[in-house]
Amino acid sequence: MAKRIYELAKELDVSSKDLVTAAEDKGFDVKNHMSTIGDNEERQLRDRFGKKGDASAPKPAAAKPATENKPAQNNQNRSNNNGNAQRSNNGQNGQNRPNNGNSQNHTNSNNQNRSNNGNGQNRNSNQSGQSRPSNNGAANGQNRSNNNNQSRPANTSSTSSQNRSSNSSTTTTSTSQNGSGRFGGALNNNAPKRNNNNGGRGGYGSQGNNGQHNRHGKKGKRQNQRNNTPAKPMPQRKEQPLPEVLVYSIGMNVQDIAKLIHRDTAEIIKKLFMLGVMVNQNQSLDAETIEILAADYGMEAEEKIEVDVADTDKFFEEAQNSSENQAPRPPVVTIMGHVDHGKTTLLDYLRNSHVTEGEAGGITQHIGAYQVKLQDRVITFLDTPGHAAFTAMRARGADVTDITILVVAADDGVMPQTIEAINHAKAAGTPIIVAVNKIDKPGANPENVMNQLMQYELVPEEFGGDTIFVKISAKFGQNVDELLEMILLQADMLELTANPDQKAAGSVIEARLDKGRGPIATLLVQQGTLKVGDPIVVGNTYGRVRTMTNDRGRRIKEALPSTPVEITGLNDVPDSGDRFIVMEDEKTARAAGEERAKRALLANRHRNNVVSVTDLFSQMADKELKSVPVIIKADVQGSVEALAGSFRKIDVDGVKVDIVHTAVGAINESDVTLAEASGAIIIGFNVRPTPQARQQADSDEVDIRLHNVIYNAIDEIEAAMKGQLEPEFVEKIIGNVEVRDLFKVSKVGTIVGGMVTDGVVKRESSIRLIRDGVVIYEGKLASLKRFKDDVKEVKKGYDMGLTIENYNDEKIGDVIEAYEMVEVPVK
Ligand SMILES: Nc1nc2c(ncn2[C@@H]2O[C@H](COP(=O)(O)OP(=O)(O)OP(=O)(O)O)[C@@H](O)[C@H]2O)c(=O)[nH]1
Repeated sequence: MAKRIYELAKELDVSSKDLVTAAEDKGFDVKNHMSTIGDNEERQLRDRFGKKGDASAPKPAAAKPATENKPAQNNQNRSNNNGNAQRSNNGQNGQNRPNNGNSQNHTNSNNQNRSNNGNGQNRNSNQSGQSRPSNNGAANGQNRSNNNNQSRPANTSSTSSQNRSSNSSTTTTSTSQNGSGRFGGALNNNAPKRNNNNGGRGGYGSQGNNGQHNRHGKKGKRQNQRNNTPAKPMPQRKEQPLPEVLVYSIGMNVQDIAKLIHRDTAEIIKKLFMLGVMVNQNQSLDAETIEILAADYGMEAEEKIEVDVADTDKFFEEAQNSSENQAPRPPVVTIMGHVDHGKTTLLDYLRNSHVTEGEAGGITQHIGAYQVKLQDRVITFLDTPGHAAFTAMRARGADVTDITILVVAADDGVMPQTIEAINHAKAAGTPIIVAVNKIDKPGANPENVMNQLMQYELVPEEFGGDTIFVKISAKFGQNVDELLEMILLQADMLELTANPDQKAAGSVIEARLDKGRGPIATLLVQQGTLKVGDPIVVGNTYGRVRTMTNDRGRRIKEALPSTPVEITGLNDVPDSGDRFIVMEDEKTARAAGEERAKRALLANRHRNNVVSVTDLFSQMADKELKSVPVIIKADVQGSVEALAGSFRKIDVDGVKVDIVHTAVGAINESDVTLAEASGAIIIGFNVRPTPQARQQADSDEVDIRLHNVIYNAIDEIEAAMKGQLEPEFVEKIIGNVEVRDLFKVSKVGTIVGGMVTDGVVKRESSIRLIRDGVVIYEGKLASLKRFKDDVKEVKKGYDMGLTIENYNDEKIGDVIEAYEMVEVPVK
């Protein structure tokens, strides 16, 4: 049967390391103490270490639980100790023999101490020849555990002197005993420490007793020696039984394990060493090592499953995947499409025409999402049109959209952002419903739109496909009801359900900081019911839902699945796309939120510092990079994210965008200060600078760019980046010369006589000398002449003379190629 190296090492009483080396010497395929070897290999190794044994025989002691094994060893050690002690004692003092038994010794010591403590006459008893042996026993044995105040000065002082002498005179014996028994070591370590302490504490007693002790001379010493030895098993009393199961977590160190199993760290380190693992007490251990150690002690090992409260993603997934009490929920819809194709007009029309009954005329709040009603059914629209915002949300893990409405203007057809929107929706795996808009317009051609979209696998039902197309006029509301019906039909096919009876989970649509109300977040409930008072973790922040407002500005107490609500009560502003979950209590929510914030900070630092192998070269190139520092300020978090995401994606070789700061709200003086310090451009999206900020920007010459169309902002940054680029140069061949004559002139070198066969040769040209199609030399011209005159250039068809800088080896028939480096504008 295959056996692991460490098991055999244990049987053979050699270190795993030695065994691995021996196995390697023999050419066995072993890597470490965990490697397995076959019977034959085992036999060879046994031979090598001089211990024969049947390789297939059942495992000896190594496999036995340590709890059984260890006491046996201890007993052995103890009796060895005693045996040794006996020998030495016998040599020194025959009368001490009866004290060799452990139990006897303990009893004696305890009794003796009790009587000593009781009468406080240690000194006297020391003086008396009768009590000395037992008193010495007390000094070695129970003194340590009893520590009775009364008896301390006397006992400790005697212990001190006794042990000092015993240490000096019996070190060899103890050491040799310790070699085979760990208790001896422990005792010896302990004893001098205590003595030192006691000696320090009880100066008065010390003196007195030392005096006495000296008076008693060698005999007392010997007795002390003798009595020291049997007391060695003392720490055994400390040793608690090993737990049956070692419940560990990965990364525990020896100290942690020592505490769990009530053993000395030194003992564990030694054991690991014997198993071929060299560690110190603070080093983290992996699961394998901990399991081997546990097996060696005869314990079972079980990894502790830690519940990470900060892992809200896990809770979120669990909540999302719940299959209990499923009830239908409204679909969540995002509208996408090219600029000016009518997204906002459609959203506005829906917002004003299909409001929840009884709430018509209510003031519509801009909270980033709202619900419309058709007959008795509800549809949730995300009020952040555009695929950039949609993808920014998705990038943050928020897959909130069930259905995408692709708006295409019938008078304009498929445009670049239409295609991008299709790709974004496809990447998210959401079904697309096409709204062919502006059909009221005279030039409208819906059929053209349908034909164009077929190239992108959006085939209308009437052409045998499965994409729903609805021809609408968002401006006049034509066929908008039909569009809503189609959305509901699609929703039915998707069988959208959620469990309203569980704790809520969902995503952040938008978030901002309100001066008076603090952080405000629009949340979309995706699972469960969110209630006022719920303890909540939102992204890397937390809180308790203080107030909840719906899209009509009404205060509500509960929000069912697919409902967007604006909440207050968070301790910080989360990011759009962050997930939220409701926790058991506020304390847990706080712990999770704080831990998440801490981890995010660390991850951020790590991201800024880390260099992976794959991007090492680009990181090196980065050092040469120029960058365009940008500060983004926008009206809502969604726009900030969308702009930042788009800026980062701008791909202009050699130059990158450095987003220095982003925030929601007006451009203020601190933004201008930061821009000045970092040389940044401020991009304001749907926001304006405060008068003070504008003034400061003027005096500090800080560039503020204001936009309300996202693509314009991107174009502008792109242009800035191109302006930063170093011009690119490419080689342009301008002409060729055929070498026809050679004149060697001593002071000048070789003068080439030839003819320009095509293009032009210029005095400043770079040249290549080509012989039989092979480049022989590259350099510059030293002179260019026509007849006797120096000229700037010679055109095709003309004879000329030239010399090449630092080159004289031209041959007739060579071709001289003239070229220039030409600047290419950055695309
Ligand atoms: N005739 C007509 N005009 C429309 C229709 N829908 C939108 N428009 C007009 O088209 C223009 C652009 O509409 P928006 O709703 O702002 O377009 P958008 O897609 O939201 O544009 P961005 O927000 O810039 O991406 C506006 O002048 C609208 O009035 C429609 O169905 N018919």
